[in-house]
Amino acid sequence: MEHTDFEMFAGQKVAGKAVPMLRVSHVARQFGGRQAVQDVSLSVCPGQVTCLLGSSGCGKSTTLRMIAGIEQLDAGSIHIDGQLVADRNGSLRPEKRSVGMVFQDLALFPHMTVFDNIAFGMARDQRRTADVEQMLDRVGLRGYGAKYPHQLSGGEQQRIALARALATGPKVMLLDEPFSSLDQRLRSEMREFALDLLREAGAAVVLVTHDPDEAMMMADRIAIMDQGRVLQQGAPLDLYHRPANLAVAQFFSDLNLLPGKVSHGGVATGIGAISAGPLAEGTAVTCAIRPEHLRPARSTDGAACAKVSRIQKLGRENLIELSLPETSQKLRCNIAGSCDFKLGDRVTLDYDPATVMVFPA
Ligand SMILES: Nc1ncnc2c1ncn2[C@@H]1O[C@H](COP(=O)(O)OP(=O)(O)OP(=O)(O)O)[C@@H](O)[C@H]1O
Repeated sequence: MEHTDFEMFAGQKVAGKAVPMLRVSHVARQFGGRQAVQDVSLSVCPGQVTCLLGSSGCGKSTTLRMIAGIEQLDAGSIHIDGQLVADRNGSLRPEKRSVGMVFQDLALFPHMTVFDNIAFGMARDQRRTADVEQMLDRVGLRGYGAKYPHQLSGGEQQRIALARALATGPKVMLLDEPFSSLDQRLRSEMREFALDLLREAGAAVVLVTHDPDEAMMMADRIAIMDQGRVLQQGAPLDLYHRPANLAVAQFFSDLNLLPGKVSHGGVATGIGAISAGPLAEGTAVTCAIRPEHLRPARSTDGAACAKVSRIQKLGRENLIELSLPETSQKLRCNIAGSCDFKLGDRVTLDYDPATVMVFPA
């Protein structure tokens, strides 16, 4: 494909409002007649992190590659800092977009020293020792310049990859599953480290992940993708508490699902009547409640509604499985801290009605 430079469009500043550094509008991409990305739109402000969250093959990396300039667009447009950098007619070269990238395999050059790896992305006339040293300082690896990548731990290589991507002062940073090869402890340490570094750098960040915990921890906004489309996007807690549909709700945790039908404004379920909100009379629905929102208590007066059928004590939390007598349906509860339930205990169930989500079936 032919690469063309687009003319600059002045980014309009709106008084008192953050202006997006990255604007992705209705982009689409297909491969061999199969739509990999359809009608995806995102806006990311400087210093903000947006996570593309979704299962394998849903189009996250393709979206990221289109922003990077290494994948063509079939439709839509991408603007960085007010400048049109790609649409279906052309695409500005990756190195001219002010974009930094960190991928899962990090792609450090094994035959180059740490110093040269960091300096590689910088324009020749900007390759000053002091600037590279400063980047090493920023990622906590002062004095590592003469080492080679194979002499570094996984976490140190990760820091160098971040330093290399940030060395050119990019307006947009793209990260594709950058922490997935690290063990769990190092992963959470690196997430915090990267978040502080990226916020300090002030770039607009797009992070691809299939890990909901990572998205919840790192994102200012999450866009949940499925089959090439964005199902819903918003602040992490909004998506968690107010998912638009069952598919979005299921991304964040296991759910206890209770089928029913709206009758007199409510739904009769094995755990009691649940308000149907605005759903019409007769609508078939699925009521969903997260395991951490169910609160079982040992029944003292025989008014039990469930029986403890399995207990797994994991230290920090306990997974309790309950069996509903009438339907034999199983429900899962997560209980933090200590827990003195025994198998066969008869329990009552309490929950905040606001935590029950009701979706048309
Ligand atoms: N260059 C390509 N040629 C053909 N098909 C492709 C190409 N790149 C991606 N695809 C297909 O497009 C779809 C989306 O792929 P993509 O890599 O964007 O998904 P993803 O959500 O990032 O997945 P993962 O989490 O596994 O990396 C998949 O079905 C994939 O097989």
